[in-house]
Amino acid sequence: MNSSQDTIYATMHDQVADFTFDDRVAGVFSDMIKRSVPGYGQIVNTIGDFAKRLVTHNSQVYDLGCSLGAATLSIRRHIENRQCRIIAVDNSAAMVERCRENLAAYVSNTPVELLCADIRDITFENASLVVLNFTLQFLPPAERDTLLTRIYQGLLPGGALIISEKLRFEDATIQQLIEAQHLDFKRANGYSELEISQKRSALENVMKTDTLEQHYARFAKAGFQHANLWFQCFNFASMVAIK
Ligand SMILES: C[S@@+](CC[C@H](N)C(=O)[O-])C[C@H]1O[C@@H](n2cnc3c(N)ncnc32)[C@H](O)[C@@H]1O
Ligand SMILES: O=C(O)C(=O)C[C@]1(C(=O)O)C=C[C@@H](O)C=C1
Repeated sequence: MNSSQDTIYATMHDQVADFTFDDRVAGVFSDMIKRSVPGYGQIVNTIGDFAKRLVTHNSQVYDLGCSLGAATLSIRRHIENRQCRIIAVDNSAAMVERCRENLAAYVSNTPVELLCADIRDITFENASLVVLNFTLQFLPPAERDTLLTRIYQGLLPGGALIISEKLRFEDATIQQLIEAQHLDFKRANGYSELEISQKRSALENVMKTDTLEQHYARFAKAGFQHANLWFQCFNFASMVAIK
């Protein structure tokens, strides 16, 4: 997936507006997420490996907050000839438009239904895999439990939810240390202090992170009997929960 370089916060904004997945962000998103999220490439590739193991014949796979289609493409490469359907959902028209082009660039016998919709309005059924790759953190916290419960109800027995998130830590010393490591990662990827601080202000009201403990409690509340981390680098993690 080619993408222009992210320079959105490189110049001083008079007022930093809340972060949105608009046309400007969609145009640089591939570069932005790679340079902002340690392990992103590995997580996307490994979601495909999980799919190979977990997706059953004649079932459905949901990619919620699919953005440009990175996880969908990774999954689709691994589940050929299983008579499955992938439902990829994003409520940003700019993302969906680009995602459609990215999906069309590869041949596959697994159909993808691409929906420009809110993930809270989706009905889940016959699902062997549901993916929330850095999406739940953008949902209002009060609405996260309901979504997970609805996902759980739509999963087949043995079905899995893979969820990647930026984490928050209750322990202030750990929070400070790990956050500092993440900021160094951004600097090493060429982001300036101005870019880092303006992006942080933009995300403040729209991305509310949970602790690992909150995620585990939510999995249990939704009904999942098995859940664990499978990846963590600094404050970015990916978890798997099984019905
Ligand atoms: C950080 S990006 C996800 C990255 C993507 N999953 C990947 O693997 O590259 C979050 C995405 O979730 C979408 N999103 C946020 N809230 C949403 C909602 N309520 N319904 C649908 N999509 C949503 C955004 O438009 C954005 O494209
Ligand atoms: O925490 C940050 O600094 C980020 O930029 C993280 C993050 C994310 O986790 O989704 C936020 C917005 C963009 O989607 C890309 C990365």
